[in-house]
Amino acid sequence: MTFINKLSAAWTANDSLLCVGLDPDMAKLPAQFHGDPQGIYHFCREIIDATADLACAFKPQIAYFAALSAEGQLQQICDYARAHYPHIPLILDAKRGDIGATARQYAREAYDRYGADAVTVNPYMGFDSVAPYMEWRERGVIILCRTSNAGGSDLQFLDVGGQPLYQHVARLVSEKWNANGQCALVVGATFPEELAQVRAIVGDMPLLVPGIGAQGGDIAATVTSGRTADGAGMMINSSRAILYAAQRTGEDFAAAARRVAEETRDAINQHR
Ligand SMILES: O=c1ccn([C@@H]2O[C@H](COP(=O)(O)O)[C@@H](O)[C@H]2O)c(=O)[nH]1
Repeated sequence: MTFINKLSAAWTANDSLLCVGLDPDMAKLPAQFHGDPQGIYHFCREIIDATADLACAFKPQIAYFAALSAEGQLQQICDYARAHYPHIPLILDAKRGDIGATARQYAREAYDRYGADAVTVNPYMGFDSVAPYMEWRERGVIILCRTSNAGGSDLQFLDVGGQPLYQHVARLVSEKWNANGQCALVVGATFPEELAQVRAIVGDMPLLVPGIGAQGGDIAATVTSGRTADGAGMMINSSRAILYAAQRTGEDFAAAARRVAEETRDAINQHR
């Protein structure tokens, strides 16, 4: 099944546009995982089990694993998610970008090693740096467009022939690069006006939208700016606000993660 078909089915099956981010930070993990050599895997596995019926995607961010030399645990987490929840798309957030020969190795890592349905990619090095990912014809390529951080404006707002660079990227991807029909774009929830601009350019192309929760993006503005006519079209990501919800309340971490994921899913659905 293609990435886009799997995503559409997950939107419907779980009535959800929520993407649960997996960003395990040792300093924030509950105490029971600290002495456990498999602690990251066990933590993420419980988060996956607690939220799988509420999510349209899972998004591990590779840096959180690589920084701890925990790529093996990331692999186990991906294997677990694919085995137990094969209908939920798995997005590897890696933001790769390199020359074609190296890009092909990054694609092998994302799609073959981790079995990801999609991977995030930086478009800055041009089409020949993105094309190798499209050799995996059914997998998704999620291209940075208008990122959620304030500093994204430093480059993404530069004028390119009368339009900001992020709009040029949106047009390039939707009109030229999306030959397989498996591309999506990253657009931050922290910039709803730009989200609406991108939606107007790309039609129904899915958008990965980080920036609600810990980054403070407004859910109502995000959904009304980025939804498609059928009330879908987005994977709205929240990581820290779900993973570490118990830090604010003292609840069991998995129960707190589930509660916040459900509240977030429902808040998103109010505006679809
Ligand atoms: O523009 C972007 C692109 C990716 N991210 C990633 O999303 C999550 C956000 O985590 P929160 O804890 O919900 O803030 C994280 O993995 C980022 O690397 C992004 O924030 N903005």
